[in-house]
Amino acid sequence: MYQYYTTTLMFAGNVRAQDEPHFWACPHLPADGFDEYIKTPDGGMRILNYPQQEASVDDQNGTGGHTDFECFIMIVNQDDCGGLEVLSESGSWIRAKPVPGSLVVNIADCFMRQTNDFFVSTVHRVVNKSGRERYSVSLSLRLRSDQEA
Ligand SMILES: O=C(O)CCC(=O)C(=O)O
Ligand SMILES: [Fe+2]
Repeated sequence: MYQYYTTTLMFAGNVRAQDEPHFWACPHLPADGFDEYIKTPDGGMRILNYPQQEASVDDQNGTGGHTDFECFIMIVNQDDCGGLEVLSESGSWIRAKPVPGSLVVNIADCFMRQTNDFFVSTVHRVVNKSGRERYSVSLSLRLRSDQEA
């Protein structure tokens, strides 16, 4: 598990200007503008279990609508249950269907602040409608705690 965490964290930290120019590039920031902030990648990993949901969607959400706090969150692994939903600008929930071998990268609040709202943190939730237990692993990449945003 530790190796899995370390590998994923290094991968998250390496999503930098030279690797993913479109992801990091903001018109008002230099291409290497984030290097100092993620020089020593820091992150937390959660292994999440969503029990089989018996009640209605409104009565029992797996995880209610929220934004994440950190830089960005990678849903490293979600099983084939589905359930992750993202709130659209018009206020409807869009399903983020699990695609085998893919990652979901979710913009979080610190990254929104750091890019002066160029990237917007996404409201998302999990509603487990699969009739089974759901598992996911999420990793949050944080900005260095000794750097001011
Ligand atoms: O379980 C998921 O797919 C989402 C997890 C999540 O939103 C989080 O860890 O903040
Ligand atoms: Fe989240």
